[in-house]
Amino acid sequence: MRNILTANSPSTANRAVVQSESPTGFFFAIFEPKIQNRAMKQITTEEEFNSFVKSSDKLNVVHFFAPWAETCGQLNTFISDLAADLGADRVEAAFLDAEALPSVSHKHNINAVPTVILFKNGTAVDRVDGFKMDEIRRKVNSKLGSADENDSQEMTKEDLNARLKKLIESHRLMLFMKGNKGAPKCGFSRQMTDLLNSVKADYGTFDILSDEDVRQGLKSYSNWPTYPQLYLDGELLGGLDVVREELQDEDFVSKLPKVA
Ligand SMILES: N[C@@H](CCC(=O)N[C@@H](CS)C(=O)NCC(=O)O)C(=O)O
Repeated sequence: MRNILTANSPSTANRAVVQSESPTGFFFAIFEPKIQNRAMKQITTEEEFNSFVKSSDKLNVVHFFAPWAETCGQLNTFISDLAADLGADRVEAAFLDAEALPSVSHKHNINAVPTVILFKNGTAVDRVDGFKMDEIRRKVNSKLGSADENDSQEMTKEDLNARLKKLIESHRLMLFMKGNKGAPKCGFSRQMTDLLNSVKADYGTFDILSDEDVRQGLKSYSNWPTYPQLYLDGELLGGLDVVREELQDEDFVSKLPKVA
């Protein structure tokens, strides 16, 4: 049973997750075992958690995840890459199933996944609630004292644009929407998924309500002020009105990737 709500739900860009559909119609994700071979440890008990955060004077990054939340798979890959880049002598990263360890989650006020907490010598020194890669990078760097404010602001803009591009290109057909396929959270987004489903289009989604950086950043990146936004092969097609019109054209429909 889900006790913790998630901010959902980007893509399978890095193939860190496998997407499935639950009997209730929600989309959830299952971690591929290979993610555990990266620079990240999986914590499964409270004792492991206590020992991990107290183990050294390194910065300990703990990702509270849920196996059914697609965002968490992508974030695990990001954190593991970040930790590997910064070096095992400075940063150790781990992930734990927030619902499987309620006492730890309760103690650290985990109300949603993903949440990332930074520990030093057993003390929580900072945290990031939600799927916010740029903020995690900034806070980790700041706790390591490895970036000044200007560098980190400069990096953030570049990082955001790189991230938006990566998200847009994560699926041939990619929809930025409010909510996700199983639970659209706005009428326009619902109509868009209904239209795409009606032509059996195969598409990925990203919930812009889960990430304010993406929500605002993509508007200027693509010069399009509203959601939903649909992209084909990395190019913006448009919003609901444009796509509804385009779907009248059989040629256009035939070019869309389709579910098997
Ligand atoms: N007619 C538009 C409707 C989309 C729309 O107006 N979306 C609004 C409300 S969901 C929006 O995204 N506003 C900006 C925001 O919420 O950030 C379309 O074709 O997509």
